[in-house]
Amino acid sequence: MLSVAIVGPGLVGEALIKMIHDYSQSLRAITVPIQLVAITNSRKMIFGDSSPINPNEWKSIISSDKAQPADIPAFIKQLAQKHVPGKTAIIDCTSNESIANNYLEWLNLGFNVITPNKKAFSGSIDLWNQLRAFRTKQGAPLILHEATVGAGLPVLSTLNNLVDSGDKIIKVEGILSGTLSFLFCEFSNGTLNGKPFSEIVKIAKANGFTEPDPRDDLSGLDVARKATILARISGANIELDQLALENIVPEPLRPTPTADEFMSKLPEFDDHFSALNKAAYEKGEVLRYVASIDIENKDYRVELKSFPKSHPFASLSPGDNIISFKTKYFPNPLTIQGAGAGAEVTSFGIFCDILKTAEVSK
Ligand SMILES: NC(=O)C1=CN([C@@H]2O[C@H](COP(=O)(O)OP(=O)(O)OC[C@H]3O[C@@H](n4cnc5c(N)ncnc54)[C@H](OP(=O)(O)O)[C@@H]3O)[C@@H](O)[C@H]2O)C=CC1
Ligand SMILES: N[C@@H](CC=O)C(=O)O
Ligand code: NA
Repeated sequence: MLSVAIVGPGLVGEALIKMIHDYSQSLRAITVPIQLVAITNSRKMIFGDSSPINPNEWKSIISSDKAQPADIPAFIKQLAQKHVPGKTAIIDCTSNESIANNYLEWLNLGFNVITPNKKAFSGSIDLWNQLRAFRTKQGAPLILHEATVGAGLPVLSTLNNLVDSGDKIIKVEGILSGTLSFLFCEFSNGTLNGKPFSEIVKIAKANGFTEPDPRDDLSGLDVARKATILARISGANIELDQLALENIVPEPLRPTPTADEFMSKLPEFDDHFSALNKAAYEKGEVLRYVASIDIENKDYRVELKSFPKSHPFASLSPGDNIISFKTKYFPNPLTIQGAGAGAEVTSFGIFCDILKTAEVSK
């Protein structure tokens, strides 16, 4: 039985709770059982007592007087008192850096750690190396983060398999942001008659594609974080700031203090984005925000480029990611494509990591 504790039952975390519930009704759950034992958001935390938390009731419990004030050290302490760490997975569904800074401590206590949060893996190379070392320690807990790149698409498991099998990664490239894929596929879909850019950003947010703060998407930082993770797994020990990053947020909008103010000022820049779109259109091309991780030539960049309509990036469906690995084994690149953001596909990626952990800790 794997016990699961969720930190951050937001958009993705809530979809994950539903998935755990759906799984508990399946036949597979009889041989590989998973139970939900604790949840904390930034305000309150709850624990299952003698029985697991009923995934249909967590919202009413967390807003009842059964909930305790949220406190991460106390959350971990109670978890360790009630459950065997090696048979427990802590799932960080926040985008919070200070939560991510706890992973080493949690792993050292013996807990498995699973997360879609990119902050730790794109943080300092020193932290990356310490976290990565758990992969090769005999009997160590697992640290899995498939959903940090390409949401539920099997991107990291594929790349890890290539690296583990002795393949040599030459170049990784693709469209790594669901939000920017949605924006530019909708916006530059071969016509000039689409919605204004700011309207499409609002729809991407409503679809659950954006980061909690959409400025992280539009600045290119979220893509740069994913590219850093891909580069590091591919063998390049780079820091985030070693990537050339093109920030597409117009200069005057950058100092905007809050995400809400940013969203309300964005329509003032619709003409700026229309002009970029028109310039590409007049060349018979479309805009796409792409990552290129050239391991062989040590060149790492994330940028807005235009592509002819015959290019595979041009025919992508809005919101999809596409990632190709050019390697010694795959000189004709191995390519993965599909939905790259959204609560369900992301929680699917997390759930696959939970299942792997449940199999190992059986
Ligand atoms: N949306 C997508 O398609 C994808 C998202 N991701 C990643 O998934 C993660 C979650 O995103 P999303 O669900 O949209 O985020 P949300 O903002 O919807 O949810 C964040 C959750 O984290 C909680 N939280 C924040 N700070 C703390 C804290 N200090 N202690 C405990 N809980 C805290 C929030 O609680 P409260 O309500 O109390 O503030 C909330 O429950 C992010 O890291 C994102 O990058 C990855 C791949 C795809
Ligand atoms: N905001 C991100 C969500 C997944 O990481 C994206 O748009 O790709
Ligand atoms: Na993935």
